[in-house]
Amino acid sequence: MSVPFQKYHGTGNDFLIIHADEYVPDRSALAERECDRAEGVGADGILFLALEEQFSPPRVVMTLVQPDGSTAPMCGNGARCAAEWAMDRTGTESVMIDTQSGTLRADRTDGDITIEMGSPTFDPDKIPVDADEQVFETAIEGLEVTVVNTGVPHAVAFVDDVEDVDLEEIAPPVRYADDFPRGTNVCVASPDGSGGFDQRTYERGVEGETDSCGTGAVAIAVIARRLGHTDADPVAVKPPGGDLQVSFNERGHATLTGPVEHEFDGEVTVESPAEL
Ligand SMILES: N[C@@H](CCC[C@H](N)C(=O)O)C(=O)O
Repeated sequence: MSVPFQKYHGTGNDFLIIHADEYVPDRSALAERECDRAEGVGADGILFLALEEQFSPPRVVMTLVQPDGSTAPMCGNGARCAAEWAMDRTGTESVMIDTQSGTLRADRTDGDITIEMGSPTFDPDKIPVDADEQVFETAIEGLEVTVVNTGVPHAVAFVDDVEDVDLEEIAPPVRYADDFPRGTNVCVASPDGSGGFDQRTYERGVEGETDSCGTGAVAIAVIARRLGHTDADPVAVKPPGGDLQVSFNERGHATLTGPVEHEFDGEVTVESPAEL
């Protein structure tokens, strides 16, 4: 049997979206198969979304299953795609997204989706990173990184030019370092000359570089401000797949803004109950 999906991307970070009501007995197996860009549809993850239209604004319960079958507690671009998907179905311009790392409000303004990203934390226990104090500009596996949790963990290194970095070479040792009991995403960032940053990210769960990472963009912006690399607000962050803006409100909460595209729809095969 098959279930319908919709394919969305946020600045190149792409997802199959499947309604949580659909019968999918093994979500991890489906993600491992269909996220594969050679053998499946190809994506950075599957978003399983439950839509609760009785609330105002409507609510969406979001679960991201990644290409390696793991689930991630938060995904900035995934949440922006989930918001657009829900807005398309409900005719609203605002929704609430329930994630494992908190409930976030999303709004559509001038065609872009802005999502609240909560309060980034440098607390080692909450990242988690095996350290007695906050990790700023510290060598881990030969890379000087600052470590933050923006819904998921990120180790961020500032470099002269992200294009000169061999990310597939330098990121995996940090991603799997013993310092990170649950692993980490790894970002490199370089100044763009006008207060913003170019971004590249190696993602946990994808186990490779993605065209964009929203929690990574927020990590770069919040660390850049803390280290005095910029005082811009919003901070422009440019991953390979498009342009993102990170802002901060008076409570230190970050917001992430950028475009979302609905690419196409299709169907994927799942086991029927009789086959189980
Ligand atoms: N691409 C996402 C982050 C998804 C989660 C990450 N791979 C992890 O396992 O921590 C984003 O846009 O934030």
